[in-house]
Amino acid sequence: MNRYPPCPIPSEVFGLMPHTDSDFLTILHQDEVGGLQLVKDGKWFAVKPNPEALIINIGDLFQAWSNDIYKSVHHRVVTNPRVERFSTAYFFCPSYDTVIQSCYEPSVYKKFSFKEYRQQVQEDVQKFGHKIGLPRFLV
Ligand SMILES: O=C(O)CCC(=O)C(=O)O
Ligand SMILES: [Fe+2]
Repeated sequence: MNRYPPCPIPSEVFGLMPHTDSDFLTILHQDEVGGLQLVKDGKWFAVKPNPEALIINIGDLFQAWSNDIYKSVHHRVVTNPRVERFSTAYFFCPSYDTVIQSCYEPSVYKKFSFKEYRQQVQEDVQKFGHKIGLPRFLV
């Protein structure tokens, strides 16, 4: 569960920085406050909050597995100046030794295990301060 406390300077502070999820699929529930945004055609759009609905996000592994047919969506959370917000995310991941490989040719990405992917993400975050993600595994 994610808790986003009210923030007096919402234009300067993100609840969650722009990112893609390093999993296969994410099932997300947000409360009625709102704040989740995603990129479409290079622009940020707010996802209308609906506590009755679940949001399904495609993750990096789904993108690699589908050979870029499906895209891992860039998303972020903006803060609210007055109201606290909660969301719940379930990250659907394979086991660490699962090899991610597309059945399409030519393949956009080298095959990699989920463990290798997570280790690379962690290493890049430590080295560069941010995730590089799938571009690391381009053929
Ligand atoms: O709080 C949200 O709506 C998004 C959470 C999220 O993107 C994440 O936990 O990866
Ligand atoms: Fe996320």
